[in-house]
Order: sequence, then C-alpha cells, then structure tokens
Amino acid sequence: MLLKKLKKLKKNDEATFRVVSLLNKNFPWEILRTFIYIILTILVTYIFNKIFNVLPLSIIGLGDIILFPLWLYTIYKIWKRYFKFRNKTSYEKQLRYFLKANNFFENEIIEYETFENGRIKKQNEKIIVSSARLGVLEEDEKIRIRAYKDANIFTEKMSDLDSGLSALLGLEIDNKLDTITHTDYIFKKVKDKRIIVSSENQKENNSVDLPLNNNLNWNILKQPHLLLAGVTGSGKTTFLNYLIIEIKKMNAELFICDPKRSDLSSLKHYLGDDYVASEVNNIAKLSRIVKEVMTNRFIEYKENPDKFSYGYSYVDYGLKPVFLIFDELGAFRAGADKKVFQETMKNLTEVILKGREMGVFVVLSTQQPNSSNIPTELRDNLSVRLAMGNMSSEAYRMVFGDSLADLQTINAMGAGYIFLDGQGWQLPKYFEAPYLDYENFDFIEELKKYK
Ligand SMILES: Nc1ncnc2c1ncn2[C@@H]1O[C@H](COP(=O)(O)OP(=O)(O)OP(=O)(O)O)[C@@H](O)[C@H]1O
Repeated sequence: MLLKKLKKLKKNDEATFRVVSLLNKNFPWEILRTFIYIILTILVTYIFNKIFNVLPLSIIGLGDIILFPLWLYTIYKIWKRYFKFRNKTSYEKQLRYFLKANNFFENEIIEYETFENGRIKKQNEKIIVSSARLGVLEEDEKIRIRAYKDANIFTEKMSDLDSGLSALLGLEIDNKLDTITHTDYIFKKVKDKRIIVSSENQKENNSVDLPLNNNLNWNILKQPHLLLAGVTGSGKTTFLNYLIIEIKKMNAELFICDPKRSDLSSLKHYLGDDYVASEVNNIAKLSRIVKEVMTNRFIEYKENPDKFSYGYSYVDYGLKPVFLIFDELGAFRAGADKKVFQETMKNLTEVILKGREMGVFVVLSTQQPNSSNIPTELRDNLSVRLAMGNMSSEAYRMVFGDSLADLQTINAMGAGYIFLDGQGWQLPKYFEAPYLDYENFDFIEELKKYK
C-alpha cells in the first residue's frame, strides 16, 4: 500500500518537474504537440471544406468565413506554445549547462573496435556514465529547481547550490527546502518591491492578510502576533504607523500601550483614552481589557454549545479582529512595580498563547530584544518577527533564534530582516518596510479617516 503511494508520488513528481540530466536527452513533447495541433487544424479545414463544398480555399465562401476564427485561434495557440516552449527549453538548457560547467557528471572511457581498410582498429570514446539530476517546475510566480539526492557522489553537493543557481537564473533565492531525497530551491520571478504608502481614500480590508510588500502578506490567522525589534532611528515607529493604518482598514479594534510616552501615546487624542495608555496602571488595565475580550469571546463562542462550531475561528463567527500594540515592554518593566508587571505579562502571555482563534492579536515592539524584555517562550509564539536596521548578533539571535545565516549590513532606510512562521522559511529574509513619504503622507490625517 505504502509502496504504491510512494510510486504514485514519484510519478507525480516526475510529471510536474521536468528533469534534466546529462545521461539522456529530453524528448521534445512540446514540438510534437504543436505539430499534432497543426495537422488537426488542417484536417478539420479539409473536412469542413469538403462538407460545404467550397474548395478551393482561396475562394471566400461560407466554409472559409466559419473557418477563419479557427485559423486565428490556431495561430494564437502556436504563438503561445512557442513562447512557452522557448522558456521551457531555455531553463532546461540552462540546467544542462549548469551540470556540465560544475562537473556534475562522471565520464568513462570505453574501448571499441572498428574495421577499416581490412584491419581491426581499436578506438576510445568518452561516455557519461553518471550525472546529477535537476528538475525545473515553473509556477505562476515562482520557479522551483529540484536537486535530486540520488545517493551518488553528487548527493552532498545538491544541498549547496544556492549561489550557483542564483547566478545561473539571475534571480535571488526566495526559499530553500531540504529533504532526504532532494533540495528545492525556490526563486521568485517578481522581485520584492516595497510598498509606497500614499494617502488614499478610505479602503477596507476584509481579508486576514495585511500586506508587507508586493510578495508578502502578514496572514494574521496563520501567523498571529508580531515582534518588532530595532534600535532607535531604525524605522520602528514608521512601521508601527503603517500597521496602525492597515489595522484600521481591517475595521479592527485597536489598543495601544506606550510606556515611553512617545508619539504613539499622543494618539489618544484621536483614538480615545479608552484605547491608548501610557501610564503604568492604565497599561495594566488595557492588558486586562484585551484579555477579557478574548476570554469573553471564548465563553460566548467556544463554550456555548449553541454557537460552537468545530474548527471555527473569529472570521467564521463574523467577529472583528482586536489588536494590542505594546511599544517597549522594557520601559514598562522599568517603570512598573513587580506585581503590576507580572499581572500585565500574564495577560499578554495568555493573549499571545490563545488569542488567534478568537481574533485577538499582539504587536510587541522593543529596542532591546533581550530575554527580560521578551521572554523566549513568548518570542517563540510571535509568528512574525522583524529586526529593523542593524543589530548585534546577540540581538538577532534573540529575535530569530539560532537559524541565522550571514545577515548583511542594512543600508536602506526602514529596512531589516523578517521571519514568518509557516512559510517553510529556514532563514530570515531581507525586508524593506512600506515607505512612508512623510512630506506627502500625513499619518494623523490618514488615521482620522478611520474613526
Ligand atoms: N519605512 C520608512 N519610510 C520612510 N521613512 C522612513 C521609514 N523608516 C524610517 N524612515 C525614516 O527614518 C526616520 C526614523 O524612523 P523612525 O522614527 O520610524 O525610527 P524609530 O526606530 O522609531 O526611532 P525612535 O525609536 O527614535 O522613534 C524617520 O523620521 C524617517 O525619516
């Protein structure tokens, strides 16, 4: 049974990936298909003309008029196929070149005899006896290159083709998935582009996706809660401003805690005192309110058999999302007495652990992501993690854990690294936050639209 399933899987894989090796030449199915298509069109034309008896074709008759769209369609199809074929063959050609250029094959010299001028002559010829295999799968937005681990001398190298394949395709690697049998290298056809935020008429967002760039969304249901770290001047506040507008577009209820009393605390003039807190006791109170919203939703929808539906989330119950932005836990810890701090942490932890299903989300921001400001068990439950600007390797480790490659110096304004859970990413990625052109974008005026 299992063997059958495995065989089917392998078959499917080989059907979707076009596999290239130096051992065999791939059969040009596309050419054959196009050829068959042309023959069929000619045949239909011939039969049609016979039926309508309007031969020869050059005389415009009823049959020709009816057949004209068919021929147009055929030309269009051939044209499309040609482009598809050109792309396909070019990827296959590139991979073949890659295998040759990197010596991913083994030669053997074979001896054979020929009969020339009445004499037997011994000849030598080099033939390829083994080759690594690479597969290519073109999707709408991505190109996936699969390097097969065939338990031969190339196996080890198949997990280490990142820079080689990037150079070959001229694309940056988006993701890499390593398994026992193969490594997938995923490239995006469209490069990441940062969002340029402009003042627009009020727009609603009824989805669970909050856009981060042209290729990336924060899916709050799949990746609840966000951690934002960055030293002063790295663009944290600007990113939070962007999030605030996007959260408002989702018609969400938004609570803000700003113990540093920075710009965010002044938002109470627009959002109201019930939603923005900067004083220690008020912050503790807001954290309690948010936790209670969550608890009440659980009581109303999960514990009530009349409303409970298995697997339902807040979206299915038609509930609004609720967000709590907490800017700088560290500053709160410094200002609050132990009891208040512990109670607030308890509330936050509960929301972070259980809030997703009932649509209650937390955004934690900090300048110093150390274990006292963001306990590790909390961090691991913040599914989106962002480190803006340049941070120490210790700080990066606190944000992303141990899965760190060489993180390059950040030069762009409002840029950093991001990691999203559940995307199959193994490493954080370079990220440019949405660009807010403050000269043309008035954050407060924009916010007022969403009261
Ligand atoms: N995404 C962005 N779009 C446009 N400008 C940005 C962006 N990020 C940062 N900047 C620029 O950098 C400056 C500092 O950014 P910001 O105030 O957001 O940093 P910060 O990390 O919040 O700093 P602080 O902690 O001191 O408030 C901004 O005034 C702005 O000019």
